[in-house]
Amino acid sequence: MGADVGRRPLRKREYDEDDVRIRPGKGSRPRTRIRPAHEEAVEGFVVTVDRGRYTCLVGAGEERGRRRKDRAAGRRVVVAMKARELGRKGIVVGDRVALVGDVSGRPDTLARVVRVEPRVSMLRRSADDTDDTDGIERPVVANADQLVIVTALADPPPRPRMIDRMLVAAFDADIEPLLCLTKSDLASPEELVALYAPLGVPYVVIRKGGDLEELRQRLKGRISVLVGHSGVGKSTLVNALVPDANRAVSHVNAVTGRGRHTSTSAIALELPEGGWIIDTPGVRSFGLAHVSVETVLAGFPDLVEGTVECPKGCTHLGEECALDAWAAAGHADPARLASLRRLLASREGAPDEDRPAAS
Ligand SMILES: Nc1nc2c(ncn2[C@@H]2O[C@H](COP(=O)(O)OP(=O)(O)OP(=O)(O)O)[C@@H](O)[C@H]2O)c(=O)[nH]1
Ligand SMILES: [Zn+2]
Repeated sequence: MGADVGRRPLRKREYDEDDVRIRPGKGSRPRTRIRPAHEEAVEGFVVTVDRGRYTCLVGAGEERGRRRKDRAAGRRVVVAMKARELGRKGIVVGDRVALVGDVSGRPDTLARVVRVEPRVSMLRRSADDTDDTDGIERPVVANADQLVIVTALADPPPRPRMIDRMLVAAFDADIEPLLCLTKSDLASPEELVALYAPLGVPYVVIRKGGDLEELRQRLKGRISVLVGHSGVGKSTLVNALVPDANRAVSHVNAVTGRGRHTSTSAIALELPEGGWIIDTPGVRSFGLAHVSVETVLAGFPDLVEGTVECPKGCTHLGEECALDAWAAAGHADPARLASLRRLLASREGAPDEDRPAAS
């Protein structure tokens, strides 16, 4: 009876510090003028960010009990700016925000973002990125729970170093990776799958016009970020997953005044079966300068014990590393050690310094 109450899972919002702060205790001073407005705030999901304008979907997934038609009626795209009280706090695609002001979504209206809800994850890029030229926004994404690394099996050939870097980025952001191997009509996935088997990374193999059921199942109800370099078939895939993707993108661009589909900002697209995919055009890499040896090593709990004999500050890449002896003594799988080293090494050098794998 009473136990049921305790078993109710705590919702994230109950941990929200902002909420605690605005709830006045007994005898506290009256609320400031902005508080009532905050209480009337509606929730929005940030779909794209462009030049200080945040395009948000409002009314998504609201009031499950209502009929589908009524639910759809409340859904609208609202463009907002950041309220001054948020200061320098960044707002990125995937954020859940509280909106006040004109939230009607009518043309030429502008709402205000007054709060950013706590994030469950954050995909970051650091200063060693080389591809944020041409005024391209740095697309960091909040709340993603899956990083879909889209790689063609041929034409263009796979670039394992880039895949490794994406895996490290996923690791660092605490986002589950998924290898999405495209163009299976052109080459076999065998070699690439074998390379990633020791890491236990899940994968799907697809081709244009082929069956997407397994991928759809993995995307359903989740927020997945799609990354991959030019030509791997990412647009083809997005269009297959979201039947009206082009329309959705041009609608968002029309609302933000960007006009045509410019393909530079990250954009979240809703999947028909629930969940979101976030396309990141122009993102070919993530800067990894901020990712420590420890962060990468944490993904290899089976190897951690072997590092106790390592010299202080060991990079685990040089001759002084104790992991070789540890693996040689049969304590660890050499393939796992090789994978760890590949990921550690992938952080070095320029992000785009990659050589296509021989195929
Ligand atoms: N053979 C084959 N070709 C494919 C497949 N998927 C996509 N393509 C082709 O590969 C080319 C690139 O596909 P896109 O979907 O434009 O690739 P993208 O990753 O979006 O590339 P950008 O638009 O440059 O970012 C196009 O000519 C597609 O028709 C596939 O499964 N097999
Ligand atoms: Zn070491």
